[in-house]
Amino acid sequence: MNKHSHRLMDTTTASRTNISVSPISRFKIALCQLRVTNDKANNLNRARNMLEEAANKGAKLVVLPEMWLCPYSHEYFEKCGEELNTEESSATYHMLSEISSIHQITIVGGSIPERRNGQMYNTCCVFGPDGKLKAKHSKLHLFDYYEASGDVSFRESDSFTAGDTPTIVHTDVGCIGIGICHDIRFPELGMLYRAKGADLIIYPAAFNMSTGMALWELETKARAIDNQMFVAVCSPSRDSAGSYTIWGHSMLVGPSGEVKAKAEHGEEIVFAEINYAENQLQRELFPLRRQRKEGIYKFLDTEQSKANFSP
Ligand SMILES: NC(=O)CCC(=O)C(=O)O
Repeated sequence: MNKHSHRLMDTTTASRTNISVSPISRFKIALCQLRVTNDKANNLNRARNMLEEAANKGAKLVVLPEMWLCPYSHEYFEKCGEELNTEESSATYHMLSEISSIHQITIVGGSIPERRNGQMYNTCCVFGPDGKLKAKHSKLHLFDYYEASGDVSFRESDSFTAGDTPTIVHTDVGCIGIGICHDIRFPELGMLYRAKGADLIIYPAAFNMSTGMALWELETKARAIDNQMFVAVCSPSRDSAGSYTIWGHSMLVGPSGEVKAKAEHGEEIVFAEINYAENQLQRELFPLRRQRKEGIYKFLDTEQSKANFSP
């Protein structure tokens, strides 16, 4: 019996014969607000336990936070980075693949430092219930943050190279657009996911205390309202290791901007129900796509527009 043979025993005739099965439209999501320590093996083990707990409590889609394998600090990124290609090259890949197949769940695996072609990326892996890697998303917009004084207080680009491809993935629990943390500040990315048919956008994230207090909930609600769909943000807990203090408050927001479930700042799993019929209802009540004035936004892509936005 090979280590994944249980997958075959439980698969439906449809999946064995490659007939596509409609995704479910109503299910439980779990957001794992993990406490990240200085110890990579410990983080990996506790992430595994949290994923298993979430699955045992009935979640079909389980999400990990941004940078859960090591603290969100430059000195750890290189040390803890992995090549996310195969189970052999990465303990993280192996764990996510194994847990998703054992419990037959979809996992949006937060993000970890990915080593690829001599560069480092802040990368999220999505695994399906068959244990297979379905998508990888590397953070598109790196978080380089300046204090009001003009001083730099964090430069993610000192460690990471930015990804260049949006990621939309068809899963057993619907069509999911992926962004990582600072990606949430770019409404165009959410709009693109909506235009490509996403049911849900997930942002593994780690806002800090000042941006968190000011904007965490606001940005999450804004992306949900703009796009009339569910949006989930999943953070490490505030008592995570490292000098970057994290806001926490992982949450799920529904398509009219209502908070469906929200964590405090400690380690916990947030459970909530997603029903995609609510997206549809919101779109019927407020038919924004139909009301949109085609053509007048083209200016956004011009050189003149870019010049106007320059600092
Ligand atoms: N880890 C991040 O990308 C933080 C982003 C953030 O705090 C923001 O305000 O944007």
